[in-house]
Amino acid sequence: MTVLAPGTLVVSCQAAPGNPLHAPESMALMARAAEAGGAGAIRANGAADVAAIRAVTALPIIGINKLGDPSGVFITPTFESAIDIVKAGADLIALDGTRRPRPDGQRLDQQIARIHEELGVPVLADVDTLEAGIAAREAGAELVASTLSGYTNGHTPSGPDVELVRQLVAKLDCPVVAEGRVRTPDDVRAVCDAGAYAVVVGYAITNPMDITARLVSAISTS
Ligand SMILES: CC(=O)N[C@H](C=O)[C@@H](O)[C@H](O)[C@H](O)COP(=O)(O)O
Repeated sequence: MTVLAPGTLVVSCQAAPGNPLHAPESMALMARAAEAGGAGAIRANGAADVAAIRAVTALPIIGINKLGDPSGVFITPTFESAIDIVKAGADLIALDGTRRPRPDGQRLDQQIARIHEELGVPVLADVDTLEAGIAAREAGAELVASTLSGYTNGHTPSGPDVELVRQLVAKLDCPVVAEGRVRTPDDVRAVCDAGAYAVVVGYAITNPMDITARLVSAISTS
């Protein structure tokens, strides 16, 4: 896999509406800070953020386009949603690789084939289970990530799904990326020990609102 080198720490630079950092300029600064810290790639959402980040770094960009209802398929849910992300400079498209119904009724293999043929970039499938990972690989994804584990079954654990990473590594003949709730050096070591090819970290680096809230909730007075 040439787009993403083995052992890469990918920093996910995303800020949702309501976050004061929700602006392409902020995400570009985050990406520069991540690169200065040693990140080997950036994950970013939406054409405006991808373009702003592309303008300030030559690092590979994993582009996504979050659209629609977050309780369903919403990470680059259709072929059309990937077009502007690649035009903006993404080197790789990440998309929902779960087995849930897609909003346009297309199959995952159809969406991936069109991205390959019409946009010419590789695809990373964000999955929630081993079965979804196997299916996404069969559907043509070049990489599979544990991104959606804990977000499709009503129960979100506090740490990364190390066991899913281990299972995906054992079953798949492609790079497996660890993503989702990786927060500490111990988390990074655990997913690397499980065989992760690369590791994506988001909130723990790029969401000071979330970091602050977690620390505030730990304050106790007596
Ligand atoms: C479930 C979902 O929507 N995940 C999104 C995918 O792009 C992002 O909101 C996460 O921040 C990203 O996956 C990195 O994970 P974490 O921020 O936990 O390090």
